[in-house]
Amino acid sequence: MKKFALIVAGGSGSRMGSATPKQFIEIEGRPLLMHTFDAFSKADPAFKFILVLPEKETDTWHSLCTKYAFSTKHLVVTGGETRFHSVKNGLAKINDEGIVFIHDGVRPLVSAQTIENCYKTALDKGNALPVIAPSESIREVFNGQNRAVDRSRYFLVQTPQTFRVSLIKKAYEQEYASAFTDDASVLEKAGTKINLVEGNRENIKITWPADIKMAGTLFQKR
Ligand SMILES: Nc1ccn([C@@H]2O[C@H](COP(=O)(O)OP(=O)(O)OP(=O)(O)O)[C@@H](O)[C@H]2O)c(=O)n1
Ligand SMILES: C[C@](O)(CO)[C@H](O)COP(=O)(O)O
Repeated sequence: MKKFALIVAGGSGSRMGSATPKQFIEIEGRPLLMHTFDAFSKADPAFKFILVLPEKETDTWHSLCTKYAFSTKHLVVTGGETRFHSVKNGLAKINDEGIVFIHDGVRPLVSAQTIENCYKTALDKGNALPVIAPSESIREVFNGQNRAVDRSRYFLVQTPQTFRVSLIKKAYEQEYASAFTDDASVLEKAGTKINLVEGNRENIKITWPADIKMAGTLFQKR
Protein backbone atom coordinates (compact mmCIF):
# COMPACT_ATOMS: atom_id res chain seq x y z
CA MET A 1 0.00 0.00 0.00
CA LYS A 2 1.40 3.44 -0.96
CA LYS A 3 1.88 5.85 1.93
CA PHE A 4 1.74 9.62 1.35
CA ALA A 5 2.75 12.23 3.94
CA LEU A 6 0.98 15.51 3.14
CA ILE A 7 2.86 18.03 5.28
CA VAL A 8 0.95 21.32 5.56
CA ALA A 9 3.14 24.34 6.31
CA GLY A 10 1.20 26.99 4.39
CA GLY A 11 0.26 29.13 7.41
CA SER A 12 1.48 32.56 8.48
CA GLY A 13 2.34 31.81 12.12
CA SER A 14 0.58 34.92 13.45
CA ARG A 15 0.49 33.61 17.04
CA MET A 16 4.25 33.00 17.00
CA GLY A 17 4.86 36.62 15.98
CA SER A 18 8.33 35.79 14.70
CA ALA A 19 10.17 37.40 11.74
CA THR A 20 11.23 33.93 10.60
CA PRO A 21 8.19 31.86 9.55
CA LYS A 22 7.65 29.43 12.44
CA GLN A 23 8.04 26.36 10.21
CA PHE A 24 11.63 27.49 9.50
CA ILE A 25 12.69 28.33 13.08
CA GLU A 26 15.75 26.33 14.09
CA ILE A 27 15.44 23.67 16.77
CA GLU A 28 18.55 21.66 17.63
CA GLY A 29 20.39 23.20 14.68
CA ARG A 30 17.82 22.57 11.91
CA PRO A 31 14.57 24.16 10.70
CA LEU A 32 11.74 22.51 12.57
CA LEU A 33 10.05 21.48 9.30
CA MET A 34 13.03 19.22 8.50
CA HIS A 35 12.57 17.44 11.84
CA THR A 36 8.95 16.81 10.83
CA PHE A 37 10.05 15.11 7.59
CA ASP A 38 12.61 13.06 9.54
CA ALA A 39 9.91 11.75 11.92
CA PHE A 40 8.06 10.21 8.96
CA SER A 41 11.18 8.96 7.15
CA LYS A 42 12.32 7.23 10.34
CA ALA A 43 8.91 5.57 10.72
CA ASP A 44 9.02 4.35 7.08
CA PRO A 45 11.65 5.35 4.48
CA ALA A 46 9.12 4.64 1.68
CA PHE A 47 6.87 7.65 2.44
CA LYS A 48 6.06 9.87 -0.58
CA PHE A 49 6.09 13.51 0.57
CA ILE A 50 3.99 16.47 -0.54
CA LEU A 51 4.85 19.75 1.18
CA VAL A 52 2.47 22.71 1.19
CA LEU A 53 4.11 26.14 1.63
CA PRO A 54 3.04 29.76 1.22
CA GLU A 55 4.07 30.85 -2.29
CA LYS A 56 6.33 33.60 -0.93
CA GLU A 57 8.31 31.10 1.20
CA THR A 58 9.20 28.55 -1.48
CA ASP A 59 12.49 30.22 -2.48
CA THR A 60 13.53 30.43 1.17
CA TRP A 61 12.69 26.75 1.63
CA HIS A 62 14.79 25.73 -1.37
CA SER A 63 17.71 27.80 -0.03
CA LEU A 64 17.33 26.10 3.36
CA CYS A 65 17.34 22.67 1.70
CA THR A 66 20.69 23.55 0.08
CA LYS A 67 22.11 25.10 3.25
CA TYR A 68 21.23 22.09 5.42
CA ALA A 69 21.91 19.46 2.70
CA PHE A 70 18.32 18.26 3.10
CA SER A 71 17.90 15.48 0.52
CA THR A 72 14.49 13.96 1.30
CA LYS A 73 12.59 13.90 -2.00
CA HIS A 74 9.34 15.92 -1.93
CA LEU A 75 6.90 17.84 -4.11
CA VAL A 76 6.24 21.47 -3.14
CA VAL A 77 2.68 22.77 -3.55
CA THR A 78 1.38 26.31 -2.97
CA GLY A 79 -0.89 26.80 0.06
CA GLY A 80 -4.27 28.48 0.28
CA GLU A 81 -6.14 30.98 2.42
CA THR A 82 -6.91 28.51 5.25
CA ARG A 83 -5.60 25.10 6.30
CA PHE A 84 -8.59 23.56 4.46
CA HIS A 85 -7.52 25.18 1.19
CA SER A 86 -3.88 24.19 1.71
CA VAL A 87 -4.83 20.55 2.33
CA LYS A 88 -7.09 20.57 -0.71
CA ASN A 89 -4.22 21.86 -2.90
CA GLY A 90 -1.99 19.08 -1.58
CA LEU A 91 -4.57 16.33 -2.07
CA ALA A 92 -5.01 17.43 -5.69
CA LYS A 93 -1.45 16.21 -6.34
CA ILE A 94 -2.19 12.67 -5.14
CA ASN A 95 -3.55 10.58 -7.98
CA ASP A 96 -2.91 7.04 -6.71
CA GLU A 97 -4.89 5.05 -4.13
CA GLY A 98 -3.17 4.51 -0.80
CA ILE A 99 -3.10 5.94 2.70
CA VAL A 100 -2.47 9.66 3.21
CA PHE A 101 -1.18 11.08 6.50
CA ILE A 102 -2.15 14.78 6.67
CA HIS A 103 0.24 16.33 9.15
CA ASP A 104 0.90 19.84 10.48
CA GLY A 105 4.44 20.81 9.47
CA VAL A 106 4.76 22.36 12.91
CA ARG A 107 4.40 19.08 14.82
CA PRO A 108 8.00 17.80 14.60
CA LEU A 109 7.71 15.51 17.64
CA VAL A 110 5.21 13.01 16.28
CA SER A 111 6.33 9.51 17.27
CA ALA A 112 6.76 6.42 15.09
CA GLN A 113 4.21 4.73 17.37
CA THR A 114 1.57 7.39 16.63
CA ILE A 115 2.25 7.04 12.89
CA GLU A 116 1.92 3.25 13.21
CA ASN A 117 -1.31 3.52 15.25
CA CYS A 118 -2.78 5.76 12.55
CA TYR A 119 -1.68 3.50 9.72
CA LYS A 120 -3.13 0.29 11.15
CA THR A 121 -6.54 1.81 11.84
CA ALA A 122 -6.75 3.78 8.58
CA LEU A 123 -5.86 0.63 6.63
CA ASP A 124 -8.52 -1.35 8.47
CA LYS A 125 -11.31 1.26 8.79
CA GLY A 126 -10.56 4.03 6.27
CA ASN A 127 -9.58 6.77 8.74
CA ALA A 128 -7.71 7.37 12.00
CA LEU A 129 -7.47 10.41 14.27
CA PRO A 130 -4.72 10.59 16.94
CA VAL A 131 -5.88 12.05 20.25
CA ILE A 132 -4.74 12.43 23.85
CA ALA A 133 -6.78 12.91 27.02
CA PRO A 134 -6.59 16.44 28.50
CA SER A 135 -4.57 16.68 31.70
CA GLU A 136 -6.27 19.85 32.95
CA SER A 137 -9.82 20.67 33.97
CA ILE A 138 -12.02 22.16 31.27
CA ARG A 139 -14.52 25.05 31.47
CA GLU A 140 -17.08 26.01 28.90
CA VAL A 141 -17.55 29.76 28.41
CA PHE A 142 -20.78 31.11 26.93
CA ASN A 143 -22.83 34.30 27.15
CA GLY A 144 -20.40 35.81 29.67
CA GLN A 145 -20.85 32.79 32.00
CA ASN A 146 -18.68 29.75 32.53
CA ARG A 147 -19.11 26.25 33.94
CA ALA A 148 -17.10 23.10 34.58
CA VAL A 149 -17.62 20.24 32.14
CA ASP A 150 -16.97 16.50 32.42
CA ARG A 151 -13.47 16.24 30.92
CA SER A 152 -13.72 12.48 30.46
CA ARG A 153 -15.94 13.32 27.47
CA TYR A 154 -13.19 15.33 25.71
CA PHE A 155 -9.97 14.57 23.86
CA LEU A 156 -7.30 16.81 22.33
CA VAL A 157 -6.85 16.21 18.63
CA GLN A 158 -3.46 15.86 16.94
CA THR A 159 -2.13 15.04 13.49
CA PRO A 160 -1.31 13.03 11.36
CA GLN A 161 -4.98 12.63 10.51
CA THR A 162 -4.87 9.57 8.32
CA PHE A 163 -7.19 8.41 5.54
CA ARG A 164 -7.75 6.20 2.57
CA VAL A 165 -6.91 8.61 -0.28
CA SER A 166 -10.19 8.30 -2.25
CA LEU A 167 -12.27 8.85 0.92
CA ILE A 168 -10.62 12.11 1.98
CA LYS A 169 -10.36 13.48 -1.57
CA LYS A 170 -14.12 13.03 -1.96
CA ALA A 171 -14.79 14.73 1.40
CA TYR A 172 -12.66 17.71 0.36
CA GLU A 173 -14.99 18.31 -2.60
CA GLN A 174 -17.38 19.95 -0.07
CA GLU A 175 -17.71 23.73 0.16
CA TYR A 176 -15.42 25.26 2.78
CA ALA A 177 -17.02 25.90 6.20
CA SER A 178 -15.38 27.77 9.10
CA ALA A 179 -16.14 24.76 11.35
CA PHE A 180 -13.54 22.74 9.40
CA THR A 181 -10.66 23.12 11.86
CA ASP A 182 -9.08 19.84 10.79
CA ASP A 183 -9.44 17.01 8.27
CA ALA A 184 -11.55 14.75 10.49
CA SER A 185 -14.20 17.49 10.73
CA VAL A 186 -14.34 17.58 6.90
CA LEU A 187 -14.78 13.81 6.64
CA GLU A 188 -17.31 13.75 9.48
CA LYS A 189 -19.45 16.39 7.72
CA ALA A 190 -19.50 14.06 4.72
CA GLY A 191 -21.15 11.47 6.99
CA THR A 192 -18.26 9.19 7.94
CA LYS A 193 -17.63 7.95 11.49
CA ILE A 194 -14.19 8.94 12.82
CA ASN A 195 -11.91 6.38 14.52
CA LEU A 196 -9.80 7.60 17.44
CA VAL A 197 -6.31 6.22 18.13
CA GLU A 198 -3.68 7.02 20.75
CA GLY A 199 -1.44 10.02 19.91
CA ASN A 200 1.71 11.02 21.84
CA ARG A 201 2.03 13.80 24.41
CA GLU A 202 5.25 15.21 22.91
CA ASN A 203 3.41 15.77 19.61
CA ILE A 204 2.77 19.44 20.39
CA LYS A 205 1.75 21.93 17.72
CA ILE A 206 4.35 24.70 17.70
CA THR A 207 2.07 27.72 17.99
CA TRP A 208 3.40 30.13 20.65
CA PRO A 209 6.99 31.25 21.48
CA ALA A 210 6.97 29.02 24.59
CA ASP A 211 6.39 25.97 22.36
CA ILE A 212 9.78 26.50 20.70
CA LYS A 213 11.51 26.26 24.10
CA MET A 214 9.50 23.17 25.01
CA ALA A 215 10.26 21.45 21.70
CA GLY A 216 13.99 22.24 22.09
CA THR A 217 13.99 20.62 25.52
CA LEU A 218 12.08 17.58 24.28
CA PHE A 219 14.55 17.08 21.39
CA GLN A 220 17.53 17.32 23.78
CA LYS A 221 16.02 14.69 26.09
CA ARG A 222 15.51 12.13 23.30
N1 LIG B 1 -3.53 28.61 5.22
C1 LIG B 1 -2.91 27.70 5.99
C2 LIG B 1 -2.97 27.76 7.41
C3 LIG B 1 -2.29 26.79 8.14
N2 LIG B 1 -1.58 25.84 7.52
C4 LIG B 1 -0.79 24.88 8.30
O1 LIG B 1 -1.60 24.17 9.21
C5 LIG B 1 -0.85 23.85 10.38
C6 LIG B 1 -1.61 24.27 11.63
O2 LIG B 1 -1.89 25.65 11.58
P1 LIG B 1 -1.35 26.73 12.64
O3 LIG B 1 -0.44 26.14 13.61
O4 LIG B 1 -2.50 27.51 13.10
O5 LIG B 1 -0.41 27.60 11.71
P2 LIG B 1 -0.52 29.09 11.28
O6 LIG B 1 -1.79 29.33 10.54
O7 LIG B 1 0.76 29.32 10.59
O8 LIG B 1 -0.49 29.87 12.69
P3 LIG B 1 -1.44 31.05 13.22
O9 LIG B 1 -2.83 30.46 13.28
O10 LIG B 1 -0.86 31.38 14.55
O11 LIG B 1 -1.34 32.17 12.21
C7 LIG B 1 0.50 24.57 10.27
O12 LIG B 1 1.51 23.64 9.96
C8 LIG B 1 0.26 25.58 9.18
O13 LIG B 1 1.41 25.93 8.43
C9 LIG B 1 -1.55 25.77 6.13
O14 LIG B 1 -0.91 24.88 5.57
N3 LIG B 1 -2.21 26.72 5.40
C1 LIG C 1 -5.27 20.34 12.77
C2 LIG C 1 -5.07 20.68 14.22
O1 LIG C 1 -3.68 20.74 14.52
C3 LIG C 1 -5.66 19.56 15.08
O2 LIG C 1 -5.48 19.87 16.42
C4 LIG C 1 -5.69 22.00 14.59
O3 LIG C 1 -7.08 21.96 14.42
C5 LIG C 1 -5.10 23.18 13.83
O4 LIG C 1 -5.65 24.37 14.36
P1 LIG C 1 -5.09 25.80 13.96
O5 LIG C 1 -5.98 26.80 14.60
O6 LIG C 1 -5.14 25.83 12.45
O7 LIG C 1 -3.72 25.87 14.51
